[in-house]
Amino acid sequence: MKDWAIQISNVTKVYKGKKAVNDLSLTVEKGSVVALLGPNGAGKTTTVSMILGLIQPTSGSVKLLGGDPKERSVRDRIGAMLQDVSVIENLTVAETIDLFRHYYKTPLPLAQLLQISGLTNERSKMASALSGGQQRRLGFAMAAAGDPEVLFLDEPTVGMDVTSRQLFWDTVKAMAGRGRTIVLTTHYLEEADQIADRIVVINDGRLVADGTPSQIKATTIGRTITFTAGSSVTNEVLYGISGVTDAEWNGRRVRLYSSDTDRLIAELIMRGVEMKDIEIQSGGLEEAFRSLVSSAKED
Ligand SMILES: Nc1ncnc2c1ncn2[C@@H]1O[C@H](COP(=O)(O)OP(=O)(O)OP(=O)(O)O)[C@@H](O)[C@H]1O
Repeated sequence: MKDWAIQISNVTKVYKGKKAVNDLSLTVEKGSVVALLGPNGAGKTTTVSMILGLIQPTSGSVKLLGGDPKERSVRDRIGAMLQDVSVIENLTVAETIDLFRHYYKTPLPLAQLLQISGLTNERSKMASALSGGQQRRLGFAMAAAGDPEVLFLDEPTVGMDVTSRQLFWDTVKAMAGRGRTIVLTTHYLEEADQIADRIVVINDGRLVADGTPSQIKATTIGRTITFTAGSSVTNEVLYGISGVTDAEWNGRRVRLYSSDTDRLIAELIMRGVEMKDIEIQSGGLEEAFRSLVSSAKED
């Protein structure tokens, strides 16, 4: 039997008659790094808040580490970095982290928490005097204080500069390497691709795709072949070729869309389609994500 960190089944959350999360079922195996990916308002934060027991689902069930997320025995084993980090007035960075360390039985050492959050030089600063990005990093140190088995990161890198981001992801990867389960939310497929071993795409409160980053990319990245068409090439000819999903003309220059450009190019050559100056492009990740989310909307 698999060892589950998270099991949610048929979870729905209704706010003022609107479904923020709509019949979502999801299981997360211990030790995996899962990215919940989706646009603004997709339902990612609501999902995480339900898993954490911070809000109650309208219907459906949630299990965290096999138990009720509100139980102390479960809470002791999890850490969460939520979107709004609220700092306690009149405490320094080190004092704030220490306060959180004392909550747990086997906390990480203070020096290590300062180091992994990149706040060693800020340790004596008032927490309320930190910049937005630094406060996010403090939020991370607070979430990691108890060396949690499951770590939730809700849009963790917002406001972080490139260097902080890199340190942050390196730290998260190291935690994952020690068998920790990581659940993060992001708007960016690229970010999810770099860090996660599984991507769950959520849109309009529903799960629209679930797989490894390469599976998600393979099914969503649109590829195109562009060439200058000879006079015998018409729209009818092109649409008659299997694998062509769309053809866009610009003078005699034509762009063909296909999920398998390797096969299509072979087919075009085999059929003797007159082509000059051939280019093959693969769409970017963000473009792929947009198409995934918009096609889910059309459905
Ligand atoms: N407390 C609330 N009361 C009413 N509606 C809410 C509440 N919280 C969330 N919603 C609505 O539920 C939907 C999902 O919101 P949620 O914050 O979960 O999305 P998200 O994917 O986390 O978005 P973002 O990326 O912007 O954080 C949105 O339409 C939002 O307006």
